[in-house]
Amino acid sequence: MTTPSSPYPLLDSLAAPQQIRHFTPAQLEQLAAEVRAFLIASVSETGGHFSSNLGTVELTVALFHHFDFLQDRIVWDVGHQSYPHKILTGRKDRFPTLRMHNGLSGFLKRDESPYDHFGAGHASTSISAVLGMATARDLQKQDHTCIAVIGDGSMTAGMAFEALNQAGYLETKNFLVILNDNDMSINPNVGSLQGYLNQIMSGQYYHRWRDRIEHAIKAIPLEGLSKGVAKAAKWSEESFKRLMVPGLLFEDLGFRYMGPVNGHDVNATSKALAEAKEKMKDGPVLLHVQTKKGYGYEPAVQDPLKWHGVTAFDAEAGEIIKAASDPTKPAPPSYTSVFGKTLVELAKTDEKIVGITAAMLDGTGLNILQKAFPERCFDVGIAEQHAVTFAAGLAAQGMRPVCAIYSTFLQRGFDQVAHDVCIQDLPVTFALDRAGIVGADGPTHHGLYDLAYLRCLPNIILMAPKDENELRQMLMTSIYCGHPAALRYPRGNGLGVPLETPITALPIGKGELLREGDGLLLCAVGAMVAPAMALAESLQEEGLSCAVINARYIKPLDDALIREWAGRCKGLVTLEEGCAPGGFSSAVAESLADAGLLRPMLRCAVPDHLVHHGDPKRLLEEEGLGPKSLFRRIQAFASQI
Ligand SMILES: Cc1ncc(C[n+]2csc(CCOP(=O)(O)OP(=O)(O)O)c2C)c(N)n1
Ligand SMILES: CC(=O)[C@@H](O)[C@H](O)COP(=O)(O)O
Ligand SMILES: [Mg+2]
Repeated sequence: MTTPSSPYPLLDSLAAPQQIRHFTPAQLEQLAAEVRAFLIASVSETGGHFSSNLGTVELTVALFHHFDFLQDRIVWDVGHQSYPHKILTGRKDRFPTLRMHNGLSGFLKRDESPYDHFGAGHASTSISAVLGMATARDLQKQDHTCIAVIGDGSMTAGMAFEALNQAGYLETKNFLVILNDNDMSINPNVGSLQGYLNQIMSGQYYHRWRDRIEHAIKAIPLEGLSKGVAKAAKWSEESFKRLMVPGLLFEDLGFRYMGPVNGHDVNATSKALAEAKEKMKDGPVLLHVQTKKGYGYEPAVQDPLKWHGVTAFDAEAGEIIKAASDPTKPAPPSYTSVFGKTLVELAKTDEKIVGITAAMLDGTGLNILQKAFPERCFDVGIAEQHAVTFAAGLAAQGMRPVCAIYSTFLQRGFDQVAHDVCIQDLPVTFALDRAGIVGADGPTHHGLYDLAYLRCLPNIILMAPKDENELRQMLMTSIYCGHPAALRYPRGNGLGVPLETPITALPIGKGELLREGDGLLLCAVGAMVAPAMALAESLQEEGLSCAVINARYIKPLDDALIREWAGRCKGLVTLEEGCAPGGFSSAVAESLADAGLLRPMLRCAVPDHLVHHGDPKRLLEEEGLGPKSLFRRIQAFASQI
């Protein structure tokens, strides 16, 4: 419905995205301007991914001008730049709920809209998924178009090239890959591919001549020429092509390369899509679109890293609104920053220590190492698998690599952890940030599975610190234990405990008894240790005496300590911020079962189901892991045994 006072008259009058197919060039421009204005106003209220979305406004509008995505298929890689797609597909009014409990997801979701053909959150899956869709289409004799939109950062992953490799070979028709090149990942993009793309960007002059020269070369009659002259002519054809044709890398992989096109000129982009539509009738096309992260909002253009993902902000002033804090009590440091600073501290006295990140330099805190020791800090791009095996190679030659990867993203490198690191017992440290429930990013990003998927591997030492001081000790322990080791810690701030210097290593496989008691044993790990101590205090007030163990190690588990105190108590409660199947509680149950000491047991962990997006505290309560629900559950358990 059009409201006369609406700042978005055209957008508000849109009953269905199919109407955009009939828009005039002026209307396309107006629609893009309104989508951008809405995006800024709305994300400034809710927070969310921001700079990437400002970069895809015109591209999205142009795509809807040419395609009907109820028939045609589109996958936005990662999905963090898909807000314009959501706005144009009937979800504008739900934006005030973005990334909130029961609200709109920050990524694409198949159950959120018929326009979301494939869910994501992790990078570099789009080309594979869309190639699968195009192949299904061909096998089912359908004729719609299949499109993957992938950023230059996401294009650095091996998986993207695995898909290009197959698509070029299959010569899949009506299959379009749009490379959305803004010369940025979250941090500046890295690697020789980015250098190559930049060369293409600067080669526009040659590109104008491309078709003419190609045509002229093709006109050279090779038939009547002697063998030597024909060979020379062929050679010069190739050389000319290499000189003149941008995107030859993609052409050599079997794609028709088109571009680069200015992705902020909606009508130029629309024209390029019209051409691509024709060309993809003969085989796969890659359209290279040049965009700017943050386009249309100057503070984000100036600092796209800061504005990649934001909390609410003052749109006028260009200032991100900070959460209110108590000026007399400074906020504790984040686990991430304690990790980054500790690594530098250790690296100062040991030049064999190196850090590796897969495109999450600031997110993991490795930016601190990069500033201090740039030659010992490696950003390998969105390439977790490679990061792990690269670390294994370093370790095999006597270095002490620390792979800093979010818990959820290490899933991508599972075989490399198993095959390249653990089976060879190589001393690689995995620093797994964002372990547990992360909040607004939702199911693709919660770090819930690491304990289960790492615990089964041979040789690995697996630990979780109860606070930021223990993180320092565990980092040192990992680096010098001589085996593969992983420590996992949560998103956000530590507890504000004092940081001991010098850092000391911990004895391997030893937990600590924090409190004695004979009613229940609360056996906790990582972020659940502090809540377990608080619970023991409250339960004591109710007359229930609880012993508390900080397990520290998930592997090797401190069997002796746990068995002893389980035996002294009437029942046992395990507490972890991870999935119940196969996690810490399974390790404890196995240990007790192996010794024939199984006790009545309450496993407080995330049950075997999806945890959606929203406020982490509320999600924890819903999963039975918040203080209120834990108190109730443990009381009920105690009353039954
Ligand atoms: C497997 C995986 N690793 C890391 C990330 C974190 N991540 C999300 S977006 C992003 C940058 C993507 O860059 P690009 O594809 O160029 O998109 P842009 O942000 O520039 O729009 C990264 C590293 C992820 N989502 N998935
Ligand atoms: C889309 C993506 O994967 C990242 O942008 C992620 O949202 C970052 O999460 P943090 O805010 O926890 O670093
Ligand atoms: Mg990019």
